[in-house]
Amino acid sequence: MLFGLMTRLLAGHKGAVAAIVALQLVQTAGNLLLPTINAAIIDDGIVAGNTPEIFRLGTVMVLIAAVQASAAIAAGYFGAVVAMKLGHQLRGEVFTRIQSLSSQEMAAFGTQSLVTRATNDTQQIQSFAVLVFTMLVAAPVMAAGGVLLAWQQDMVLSSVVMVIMPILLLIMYLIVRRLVPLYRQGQELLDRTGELFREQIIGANVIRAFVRQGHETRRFAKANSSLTGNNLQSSLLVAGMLPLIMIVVNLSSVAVVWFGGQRVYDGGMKIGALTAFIAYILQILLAIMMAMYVFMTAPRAAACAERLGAVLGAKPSVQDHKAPQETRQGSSLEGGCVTFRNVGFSYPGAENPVLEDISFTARPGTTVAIVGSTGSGKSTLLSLVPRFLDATAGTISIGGRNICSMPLDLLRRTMAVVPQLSHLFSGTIADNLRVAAPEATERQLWEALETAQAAGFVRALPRGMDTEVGQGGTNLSGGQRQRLCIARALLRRVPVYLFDDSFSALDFATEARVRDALEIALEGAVVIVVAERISTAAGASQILVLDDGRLVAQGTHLQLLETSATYREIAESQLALDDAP
Ligand SMILES: Nc1ncnc2c1ncn2[C@@H]1O[C@H](COP(=O)(O)OP(=O)(O)OP(=O)(O)O)[C@@H](O)[C@H]1O
Repeated sequence: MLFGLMTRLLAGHKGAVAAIVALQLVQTAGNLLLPTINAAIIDDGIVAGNTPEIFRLGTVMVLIAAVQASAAIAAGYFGAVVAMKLGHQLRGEVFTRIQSLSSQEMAAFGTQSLVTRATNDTQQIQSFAVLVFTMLVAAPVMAAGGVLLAWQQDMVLSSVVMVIMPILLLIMYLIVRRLVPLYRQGQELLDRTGELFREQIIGANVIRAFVRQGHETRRFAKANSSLTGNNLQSSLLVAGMLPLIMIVVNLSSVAVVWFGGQRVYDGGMKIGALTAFIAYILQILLAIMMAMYVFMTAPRAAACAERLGAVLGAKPSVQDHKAPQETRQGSSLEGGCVTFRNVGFSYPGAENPVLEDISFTARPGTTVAIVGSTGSGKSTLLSLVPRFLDATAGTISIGGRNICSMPLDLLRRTMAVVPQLSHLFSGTIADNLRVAAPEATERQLWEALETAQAAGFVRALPRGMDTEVGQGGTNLSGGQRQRLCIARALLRRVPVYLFDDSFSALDFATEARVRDALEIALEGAVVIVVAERISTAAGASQILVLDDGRLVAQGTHLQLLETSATYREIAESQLALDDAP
């Protein structure tokens, strides 16, 4: 997975990668040449008493060192640039994929896991790329070149290399094998800890209200300890590796000096060759350590690549039927009806459908209200219209056209949605309103606010429309947030408006004023409203009564009071509540 991901991401940077490889080869060749020249200075210059040769070879060494240093700096620079671009591209791809997922797939991954994958996991891949560019070509070339040149200096002494290489490779294999599952588990534990943080920050007041701080602290401590334990295990493995390698390196240096000294003493080897040999042994060991470092980091990057692969490979359940030439023709559906024909919906893996056999037509210039008990499927029904979810049975059409055959852009441009949870973004009130219509003038913004009965409180704010809204709109009341969301939707002049229980935080008088204003503002459009209160639904041209996912009755308020026991029950329970002292 990691290899596949890296090769795919690097496909667009072939030139830069080739330059990095070439520069690393130059750098490594310089490293390998220097000990041989150094040996020649000792044997042919110092031992032979030839001063001009010392100057000549010394100059060559300085030149090689300068080229080698320049190549190393350039390779490091290009490596960092390509790795950063790779991280940038990967984050962009993950972001785009997450945008295309429906709420079902997002729920399956979990919000926090998606955040960790898009940030921490991509960062791990980016860091791994830096390492690869710095070491992956240099290490094998240095090791292979070192072995060859050491062999060339003294064949007998090279047997030391043959003994230490397999030992080092075995140590590397044993450590990496243990690290892979530890790193994978580590990323999952990081998700879990992040999720707990998120829950406890968002639900801080609930935790305080129910005096659950002790319980939550223990819950967090448990997750924190698991993460620490996991990180400690992997860190200990990595930390333990270095002394192990140093033992092998020091023992092999001692063996080389011991046996090499004997060979120099016996006249089988020159003193310069022995110094070169020691330098090559150290280079071989350095190369192996570099490779080990890459292989130790690889398991974590592999675990991250697997997690990113799962996101990038996730098939959005809502597929877009792209037809670019159509995407700007949102108004072509103006005046069309929204029609449900035998529509059903089931969540994947659920035993029973949430909606079954729903048929109705919402005509332009009319309001359709959907009522029903909690969990009867009202929000699910509404989310089928903009295709936040796709119906699993039947068809939905707008203006006679099946919504599944329309490009999503075109479909969603035909409607404005006020969601059940009033979501606002960080930025000013004006910024939030312009989410719906970026080109809207100040006058249009105030008109929308007036209709949503929000102009009064916005005007009363010290900075008016330029007031900063905290993320999620936390510095506003529930009713204020809800009215801003209504105003936002009104800024779009579209044929279809969907309100998902969008008046629940308003008092009766404000709701009545909003409804009256909407009636004028949305004249001629199809309006579908999920209503918890009978008062919200009573004025609608058509009321749909849902019970356990089935459409059990439809008609006007007066008709339903006569014909539908379910509707009467809901109406009577609310009237009883309203009359209660
Ligand atoms: N992601 C999901 N996976 C599985 N089941 C779900 C999911 N979301 C909702 N449901 C189920 O679908 C049913 C209908 O939910 P829905 O939110 O449409 O009801 P509702 O009538 O709008 O309720 P309310 O009035 O409380 O908002 C519920 O029984 C709920 O448990």
